[in-house]
Amino acid sequence: MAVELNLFDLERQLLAAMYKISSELNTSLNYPESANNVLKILHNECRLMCGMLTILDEERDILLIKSIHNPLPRPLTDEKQVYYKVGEGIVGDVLQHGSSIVIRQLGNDQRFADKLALYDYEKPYICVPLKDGSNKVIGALSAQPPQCRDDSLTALAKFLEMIANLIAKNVQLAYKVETKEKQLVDERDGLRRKVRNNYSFKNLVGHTKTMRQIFEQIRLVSRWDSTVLLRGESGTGKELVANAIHYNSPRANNPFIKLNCAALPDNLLESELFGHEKGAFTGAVKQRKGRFEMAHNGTIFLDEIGETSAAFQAKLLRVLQEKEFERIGGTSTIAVNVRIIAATNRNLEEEVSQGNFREDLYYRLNVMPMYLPPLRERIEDLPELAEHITKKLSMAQQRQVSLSDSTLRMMMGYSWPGNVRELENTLERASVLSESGVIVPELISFSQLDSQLLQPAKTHAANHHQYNTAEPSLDEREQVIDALERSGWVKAKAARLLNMTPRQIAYRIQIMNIEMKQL
Ligand SMILES: Nc1ncnc2c1ncn2[C@@H]1O[C@H](COP(=O)(O)OP(=O)(O)OP(=O)(O)O)[C@@H](O)[C@H]1O
Repeated sequence: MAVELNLFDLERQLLAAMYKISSELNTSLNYPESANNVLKILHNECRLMCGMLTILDEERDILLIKSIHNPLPRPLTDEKQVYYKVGEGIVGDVLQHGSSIVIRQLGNDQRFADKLALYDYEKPYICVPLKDGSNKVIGALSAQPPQCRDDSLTALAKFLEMIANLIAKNVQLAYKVETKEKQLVDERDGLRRKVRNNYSFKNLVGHTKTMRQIFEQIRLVSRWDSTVLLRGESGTGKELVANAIHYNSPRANNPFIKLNCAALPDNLLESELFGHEKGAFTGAVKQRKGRFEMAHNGTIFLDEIGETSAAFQAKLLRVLQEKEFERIGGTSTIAVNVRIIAATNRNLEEEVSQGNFREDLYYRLNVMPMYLPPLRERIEDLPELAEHITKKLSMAQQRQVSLSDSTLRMMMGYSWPGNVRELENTLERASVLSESGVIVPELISFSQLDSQLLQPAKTHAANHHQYNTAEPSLDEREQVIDALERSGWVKAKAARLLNMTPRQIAYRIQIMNIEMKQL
């Protein structure tokens, strides 16, 4: 471009260059990279040579070079070492005073520091400030135009000021995104530490031989990717152990995804497990990842695996065998790397022999079986568990919660059919009723369903109550609430405790006006 053109032609060409520059700055948030391209456009389209972008380092109060266009055949010496202090050289002057500087002949200017040995002393030089929303200087843009008339020089300086404004917007946006990202990463790391802490070994309470063996097993299985099958009654800590395995494994920084298989109706099954593409079926308004995809590089916890239908078992077997699947409505195959932990309180061997559970799936899952004993079989752990729970209650209620010795003795004589969950609920209920925070025997109300004492301990199955669909009594309402509490407010589990069908319990919850808790 000939700068000796008349002003009208020059402005037309600058406008064309401006179009290219604004498109360039629109494409990326990486401002040093887009600035490189902008400086190239300034050189090629406007003969504005040796363009340089410097940005303020707030901590050190100096301008650092972020981008430079060097037309010389040799590389610049130490360009990374070069910086400008406030008031130092022409660039430092722009930082100090916040106004543009236009020089007719660079070599004649006293302020010129010549730190880069890049510029032509005979030619003009322009340096303009980059300012943020509050008019504070955050950097400088400079370039060297060819010899030209005064009106052309003024037009080029105005043009550079416009470009500096655009770059300043980009720089601020990039800072905002960077700060937000850093905040999110800090928050994520904090939450990860908290979750890890919650599932560290110190939160698994128990010192009986069986529990010590379990802790040792957790430590060993955590190291590898082997599939684990957790067995044990409801409330014995299967989910807690699944978490502990994941958060103590090399996958700890990746997702832990829980899937309650009992709560999943067949019509939602496939979409829940494998996700769907937008428009795959009515209601699929956007693409959604399934649980297996979400768990990529992490762990999937398949709770209540014994409650699954034949359709579920078939789909699960396929993904366990092939480790890949397609989203509903999708054409591409998605491969995942997922560690499997499954849990059940059913006797799976019996389910297999009765034809309710696929044998091939059973063998796929039963690689590392772990059995969590019911609380009544490790009642010596109760004092330690009770202390652990009262500590948590003290924190939640911000006061000292404790147990009297007689309460502890009484609790040691009970069979705890709902296991540790029931113990937690019993102590929470009693602590709420306690004015002083001390839990005395009168405040303890054991589950109404199974208020038998430990000696002789009845089996759980022997305590199942029979229900019909006749109008329920007041007592029954209490029993349903109690069963829901003991099963963590999972309807399907509570129904099993009461020997009801899911439909029967849903009916009762509705007509008894029971408000479901979200845990
Ligand atoms: N060894 C333990 N130490 C401390 N807390 C425990 C322990 N075992 C269980 N708990 C607590 O008891 C409650 C029930 O445990 P969890 O949900 O893991 O049982 P679960 O066997 O998965 O039950 P379900 O089969 O009904 O899903 C949780 O709040 C858990 O933190």
